[in-house]
Amino acid sequence: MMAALATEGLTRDFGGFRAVADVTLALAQGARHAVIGPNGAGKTTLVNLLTGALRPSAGRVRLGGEDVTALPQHARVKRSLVRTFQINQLFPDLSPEEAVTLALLEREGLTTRWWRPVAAHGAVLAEARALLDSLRFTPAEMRAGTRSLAYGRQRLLEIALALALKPRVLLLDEPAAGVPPGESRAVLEAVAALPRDVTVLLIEHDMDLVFRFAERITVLAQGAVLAEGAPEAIARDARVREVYLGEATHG
Ligand SMILES: Nc1ncnc2c1ncn2[C@@H]1O[C@H](COP(=O)(O)OP(=O)(O)OP(=O)(O)O)[C@@H](O)[C@H]1O
Repeated sequence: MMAALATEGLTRDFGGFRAVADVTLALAQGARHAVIGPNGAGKTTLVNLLTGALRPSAGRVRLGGEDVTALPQHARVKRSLVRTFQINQLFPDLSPEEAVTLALLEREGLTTRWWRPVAAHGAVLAEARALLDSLRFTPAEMRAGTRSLAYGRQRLLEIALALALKPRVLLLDEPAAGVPPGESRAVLEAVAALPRDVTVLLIEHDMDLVFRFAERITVLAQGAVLAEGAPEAIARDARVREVYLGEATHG
């Protein structure tokens, strides 16, 4: 089957330093895939290569079979590769349902009418509520000011805004960063429950969340793929324990 997202020999050098080294990955349609690795392993650089924020020194990125290596970020978003936004500073005074409605209108190219009250777009508002409901927002949370929401809910709102763009591939870069442990599980559970027409690549430090969520894990170390496999195999892998789990346990 054609991969939803794939890389071939993806490499990025910064001067003489190789931050991402010959990374080959393939995510099947509907995959729940995680990339883990110790600090400095190259995870953020990899995400930037996938989104088009950075150009590779060598190698390719394919989306649904199409070679997008030379395409800029917005062209990849148009092809339904979407990463979560850091929206916390963007719409603190809007409610989640208003923010998601605006994102849906933006997607539909209806933002020329942005000055109309959000409530005037009844069908779009209903779609926004359904999306937030699928991420387990309560009606009261949907209508609250974003700044008053718990931090875990704010991170889920970021995911809702990304989903409003109807991604085929969703990149989640540490979606639970800064979220208290009690809330972070709810964030990942909501993500795990997304429909399978969305392929999800999770970059995450929290091993507990990764093993709950991922069906396949790639471990990066010093920019290169150290191991890839099902969570149980990764958890047993001696090299992985040495570079990553050992660090998590002792560090
Ligand atoms: N713009 C840059 N210029 C020079 N070196 C860079 C640049 N970006 C990243 N690096 C280096 O590349 C390596 C990988 O960094 P990257 O941020 O991708 O790792 P990471 O796995 O995301 O780490 P962390 O978990 O700490 O965020 C690091 O050694 C970093 O210092």
